[in-house]
Amino acid sequence: MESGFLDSVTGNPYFSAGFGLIGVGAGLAVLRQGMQRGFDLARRNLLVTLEIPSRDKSYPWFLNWISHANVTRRNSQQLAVETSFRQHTNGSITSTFNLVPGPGKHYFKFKGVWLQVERQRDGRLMDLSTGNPFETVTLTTLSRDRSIFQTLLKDAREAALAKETGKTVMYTSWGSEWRPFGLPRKRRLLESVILDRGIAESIMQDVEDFISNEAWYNKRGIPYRRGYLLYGPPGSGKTSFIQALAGHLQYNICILNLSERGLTDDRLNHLLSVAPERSLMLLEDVDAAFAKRKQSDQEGFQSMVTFSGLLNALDGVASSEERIILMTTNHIELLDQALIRPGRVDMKVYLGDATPHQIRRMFLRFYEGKTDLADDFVAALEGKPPVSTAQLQGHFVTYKADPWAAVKCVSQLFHNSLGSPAQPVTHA
Ligand SMILES: Nc1ncnc2c1ncn2[C@@H]1O[C@H](COP(=O)(O)OP(=O)(O)OP(=O)(O)O)[C@@H](O)[C@H]1O
Repeated sequence: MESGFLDSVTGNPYFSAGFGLIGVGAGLAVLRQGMQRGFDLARRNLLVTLEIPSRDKSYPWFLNWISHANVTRRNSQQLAVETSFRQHTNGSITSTFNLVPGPGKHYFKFKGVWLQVERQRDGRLMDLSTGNPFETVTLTTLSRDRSIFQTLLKDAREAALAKETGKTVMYTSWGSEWRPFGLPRKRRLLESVILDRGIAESIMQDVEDFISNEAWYNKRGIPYRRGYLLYGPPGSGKTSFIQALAGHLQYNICILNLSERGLTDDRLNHLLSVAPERSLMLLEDVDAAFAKRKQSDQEGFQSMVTFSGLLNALDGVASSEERIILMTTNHIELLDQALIRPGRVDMKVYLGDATPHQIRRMFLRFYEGKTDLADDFVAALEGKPPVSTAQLQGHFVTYKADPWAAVKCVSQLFHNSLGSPAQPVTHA
């Protein structure tokens, strides 16, 4: 009975064809699985990958490096743009566009080795501090060439650091972290900021003394931080001096804007404790932050930093790292005494309108060797209303090629402040 059934099944052409097809299908599936395994095995043994997540420090270095590598110029069809801004000392801003490989796969050759670079965006995970999606760049190459990754990352780091050498990096807060703002700026020379006799030297000496005495502070359990307040009328060189100081010390600058939308006490505290090494913390116009606060409700002002939050953050309970804090204000009289007591502000320096000493030095900086004219210029300003060093700079820029005109038209300094434009003059 059983053999009868088998005979009828095997003898049936439809059944045999069906079994045949199943056999072929199964065979193909096994083959495909085998090939896939073989391929995976080969990939595991022959290829090596390196992941660079967007949270890692080397990520911007790599993107910057690759924007200058051939991959973006020749081999890639899918590009993305990374725009950076640069603010010049005269306040103007220029932008630079770097073309980097867009999401997807790209191939390039580095030191004779072929590499695949794949940029992937994680559509679901967001970096909460920036609002950008997380990204990963994956580099793949043959296993035997794995050492190329080290070389490439070193190259990328060196290229990034070379851009910063001799420059000052300005950081701004970005969510809960610090990010460079624009390209590193050329260092401002200390000699280019002309303060009254001895002022620059005394600040410099104090800061240098502080920097070289970490062990002294630690031994005595004193928080290792120092606060400076530069105050005085607008255009007296407060910000410029801080930039020059950073350049001289080879430090970078973190600009903390207390009025920033969404800034809270916690975030402020965190930002102060995670500031990049070798950086000066700059709080500009500290008086304005809390004065604005009062008008804020109707104007949608959204910083939520409280005054006590600021004091706590300055005291840096969480941090024993070196912290140099510089504040500027045009109105010291508006500052709460608690903010500027010793320990929070250890040195208060007044930068006022230009003194005869500064006027003379500014003149000679613009017109080298013209000592007699410098004296004439100082004399011409005697008994006149005070002028700021920024006003003087503007005047000398107007008459940059003509020191005689700068002296002759000294009265333009006062007309300018009333709004009439300075007129270049010709002289015999
Ligand atoms: N003492 C100075 N020496 C050289 N340049 C100066 C000096 N003071 C001001 N300047 C020039 O004037 C411009 C404005 O200066 P800066 O921003 O440093 O002034 P400030 O005191 O910080 O002003 P504000 O209080 O309005 O922020 C800059 O371009 C700077 O080069």
